[in-house]
Amino acid sequence: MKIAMGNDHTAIEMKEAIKEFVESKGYEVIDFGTNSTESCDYPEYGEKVGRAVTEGKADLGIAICGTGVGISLACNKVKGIRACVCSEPYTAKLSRMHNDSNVLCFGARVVGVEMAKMITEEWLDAQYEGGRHQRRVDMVMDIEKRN
Ligand SMILES: O=C(CO)[C@H](O)[C@H](O)COP(=O)(O)O
Repeated sequence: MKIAMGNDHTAIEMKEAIKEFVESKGYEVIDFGTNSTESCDYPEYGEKVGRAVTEGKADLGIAICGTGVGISLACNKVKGIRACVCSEPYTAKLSRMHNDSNVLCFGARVVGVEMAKMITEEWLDAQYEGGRHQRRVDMVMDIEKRN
């Protein structure tokens, strides 16, 4: 399975740590940067991660900025993306089980590396449950289609 990763300047070290962690779990990572500590704009990297997922270049995405908020907004502007900001493992797990999230976001200025690994692990290991949740996910995606 391939994971698209993207981040802004606040999250270089976090991205490297999570990338290594994700690879250690057997996933292939496609790194869309940034890999520079120079100040940059998170929408560029959120869009890259989102498009990689919707175009089928990656199965899932992980996007990181200072809070996770800005980059999640950018990811969610790509049609078909359900990006969720998660600061703890429970929400991350349920975001896949119930919401079929396809991009995980978190804040490098909010959570530490060990917490981020736990969030990532729960998210990657969880499976979408479908069933009653499919109706709700479909309703969310219908809003996008009506725009
Ligand atoms: O969290 C973010 C967006 O939600 C950005 O990482 C943050 O706004 C960048 O801030 P600065 O330019 O002051 O480093």
